[in-house]
Amino acid sequence: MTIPGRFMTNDKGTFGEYTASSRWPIIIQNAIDDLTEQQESEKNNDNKFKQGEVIKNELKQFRQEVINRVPLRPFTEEEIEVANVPLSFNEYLKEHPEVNWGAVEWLFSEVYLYRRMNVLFQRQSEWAKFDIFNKLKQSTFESSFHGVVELALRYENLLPQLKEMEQYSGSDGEDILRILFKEFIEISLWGNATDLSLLTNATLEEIKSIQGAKARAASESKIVVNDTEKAWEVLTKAKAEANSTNIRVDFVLDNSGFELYADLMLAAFLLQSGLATKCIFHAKDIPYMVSDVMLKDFDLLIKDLRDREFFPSGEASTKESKALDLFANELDKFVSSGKIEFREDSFWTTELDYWNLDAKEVKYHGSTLHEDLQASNLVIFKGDLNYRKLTGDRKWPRTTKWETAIGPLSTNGITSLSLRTCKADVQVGLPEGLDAELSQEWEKENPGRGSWWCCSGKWAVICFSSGTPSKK
Ligand SMILES: O=P(O)(O)OC[C@@]1(O)O[C@H](CO)[C@@H](O)[C@@H]1O
Ligand SMILES: [Mg+2]
Ligand SMILES: [Mn+2]
Repeated sequence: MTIPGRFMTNDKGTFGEYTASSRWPIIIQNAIDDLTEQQESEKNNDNKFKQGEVIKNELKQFRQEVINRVPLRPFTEEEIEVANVPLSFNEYLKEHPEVNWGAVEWLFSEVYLYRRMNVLFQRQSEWAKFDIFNKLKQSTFESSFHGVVELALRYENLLPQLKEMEQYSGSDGEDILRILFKEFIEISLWGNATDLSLLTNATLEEIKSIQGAKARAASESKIVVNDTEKAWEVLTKAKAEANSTNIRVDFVLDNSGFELYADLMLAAFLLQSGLATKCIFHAKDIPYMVSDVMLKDFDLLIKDLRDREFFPSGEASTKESKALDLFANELDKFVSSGKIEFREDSFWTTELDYWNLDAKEVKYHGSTLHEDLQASNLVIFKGDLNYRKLTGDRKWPRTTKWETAIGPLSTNGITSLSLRTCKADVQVGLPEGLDAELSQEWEKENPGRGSWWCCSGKWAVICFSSGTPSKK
């Protein structure tokens, strides 16, 4: 099959065109507003205030460039030097000198946009390490208080149940573990705690019950490709193999706040149930895509869990406060014992798609990461942007097979699982007829936008690759 081109910002009627023309100016304006607010809160620092004014004017100018659809310019030597900008961006622009904001690959231009914004802050000594999206990340996490407490209580309730599991005869215990695995996968997938049986103090029997199954069927109905079972088999097989001392699960992260919290819950469940012995989290090295996780966001999350102002769970003695403290302590223990590890790498914030997670990419850490991820039993890629990079954000027919769309990743030794809420035009792996069916459904409420059902965040896909050539 010929490899199709990537989605462009001038593809008429696409979500990418809409994002470039209307959402990016808003994102930059929000950054200007948050910068102004930050300046107000530090008015006494005159030097910082002045530097903030410089950044603000440059952001306003940059926003105008995007609106006016000027050509995308290469980074200057000074910018590359000061902000440690990977040379991949300028190499791309050398090969595509004609691109402007109104006619450029969506993936490149979106990643380039966040890099351009970051350079403006890195060039000012008082703002070099400032995360312009921090306020938004924190306020969003703060507003998810009830879901955070619900999951903490559920986790506390689950611990003795996992211990009790040992007494269940083989298959019975495994059945319950499999159900819990699927529920934690779904909580991580959706980045919220909608799953019913986990929200009540369900006993293991109730989870196994028909009612629990009905609740799960409802939440699973929006997952249009579901390879969870294949990931379950990989981990239970590793767990069963007596000599498998290490079972490593990697998370290529998406958003901070509740999504990261849900990812940590999934990791804690895997570690407590023996389905993993080590979880490695891959974070971004600069502020990126507004809400994506940086190393400091993990530290902030643990601090927030213990902060009674941030999460008003009452006195330390309330069951809610105790559950939040318990999970924060669990995370500290996992980190100090090396069971959870956090890393960052500049590869994740280059424009390179994940076909570059391969031995052939030797300039921007693609091959180093590829080498390291060989040692993982399962690499979980979270979210929509990671899915776009796995599939190259290309205009594949929507029935294209997963292993075709992810190119070298389907055979170069990385066992992967993409947990994606659908929020962009690229969509593959669908059975014949499903795209037409969902487009028709979406069209009813969104005339002329039927195909945007896969940009709405209302549906999701869970896609597995063994990373080895499929047996013919
Ligand atoms: O990776 P996430 O956080 O799931 O979603 C990120 C994202 O979907 O947001 C934009 C559309 O709203 C896209 O440009 C980008 O792919
Ligand atoms: Mg996401
Ligand atoms: Mn994201």
